[in-house]
Amino acid sequence: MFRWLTAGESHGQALVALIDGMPAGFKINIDEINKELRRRQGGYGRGGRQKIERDTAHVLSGIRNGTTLGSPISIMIRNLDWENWQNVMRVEPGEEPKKVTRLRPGHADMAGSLKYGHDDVRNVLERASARETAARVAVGAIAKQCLQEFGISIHSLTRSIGPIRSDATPPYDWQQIEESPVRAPSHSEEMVKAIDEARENGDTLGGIFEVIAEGVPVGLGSHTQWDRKLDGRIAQAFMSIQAVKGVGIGAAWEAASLPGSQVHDVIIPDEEGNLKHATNRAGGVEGGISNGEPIVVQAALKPISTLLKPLDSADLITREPMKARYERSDICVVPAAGVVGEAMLAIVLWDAFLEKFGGDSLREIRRNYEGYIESLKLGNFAQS
Ligand SMILES: Cc1cc2nc3c(=O)[nH]c(=O)nc-3n(C[C@H](O)[C@H](O)[C@H](O)COP(=O)(O)O)c2cc1C
Ligand SMILES: C=C(O[C@@H]1CC(C(=O)O)=C[C@@H](OP(=O)(O)O)[C@H]1O)C(=O)O
Repeated sequence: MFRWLTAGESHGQALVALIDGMPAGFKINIDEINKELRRRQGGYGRGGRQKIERDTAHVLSGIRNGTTLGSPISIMIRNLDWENWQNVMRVEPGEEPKKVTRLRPGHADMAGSLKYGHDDVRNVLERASARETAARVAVGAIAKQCLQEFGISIHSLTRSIGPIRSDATPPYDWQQIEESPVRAPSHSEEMVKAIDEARENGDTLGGIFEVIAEGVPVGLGSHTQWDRKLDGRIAQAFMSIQAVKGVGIGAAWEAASLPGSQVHDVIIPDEEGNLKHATNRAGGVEGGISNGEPIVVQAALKPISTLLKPLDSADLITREPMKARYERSDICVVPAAGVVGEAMLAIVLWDAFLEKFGGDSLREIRRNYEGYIESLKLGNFAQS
């Protein structure tokens, strides 16, 4: 069984990820993990924190000589900002911390403090912070490298920022997207302008990012039980990303207003008798099972809740009305969230891949995978 967890506060010493159930024999390139971590730190619209951090993966266990051992992998990413926050974060027994009590609407401040009985909002905001997504990206970078062994690649793009939308269609120029300040296939300049305007107005922006997995074989996930459905697992993973409020697979919302004849992807066998679809409005999943087409996921991100021009709010303890607290914040994180989305899709697909082809080593998994792919072919299929 593949499983993983993260730990760490935003201004604590470090973030940690623990991965269990990784088979042996996979080559893991740490530079590639660090490349993914740097991508997550980027994108136009990020705040001052990213000038301080230089996210780097320190692998503490489970990888030896660049290869997975089959034992648990643990990874640490230091928070360089810890140096500046030690006085706030390190509270000795008997000492009274400087408490945060002014609530920010849209963040976890109010609900988390009331739920856990904290009279200091910091005890909630530190863990609610999307700083945690750095640890997810480290896990995702490992999953990505494993999937690559089987020809599966994952990319993301920015579909919209505020009201500015890119309607670009595949094939995408991934290098151009990486070079765009907002990781968009078109309308970059307008998006940058929208972010600048939001910043000048003391405001923030959300948007939509899209994640695409190519090379996924037919058969990951299952139609047989609610928690085995691949689309359900993807939706949960994406919804768990801080500030994501909607997830769609394939044509999703557009499909809801169209007749079936204009939505479903007709099946056409290719010259070798492989079953393909003429279009991919299903986004690569039918019946909770990958159908062999690219998996396409869109996620809607609400605007960042910490505003330079704060919203009306209240004090947690006195209940006095007052403006929300502002220290520093991102303005727009759609491009960065896309990188987190890539990690989450990689993790879900790797989990489902191991479920289908699982073994204790790369060799064993490769044998299972190749045998299955061969069995699907015209002439081989349905023969006992
Ligand atoms: C990459 C990334 C960076 C974020 N940066 C900020 C930020 O600087 N300030 C902020 O208030 N929220 C930020 N958020 C969003 C909050 O973490 C999120 O809104 C909060 O945890 C409440 O959770 P919810 O929006 O999912 O309900 C960020 C989210 C992501 C994905
Ligand atoms: C630190 C990161 O994102 C943080 C996510 C975040 C939040 O509330 O989610 C609040 C901000 O924290 P700070 O107040 O320290 O600037 C962001 O910078 C990161 O992505 O690495």
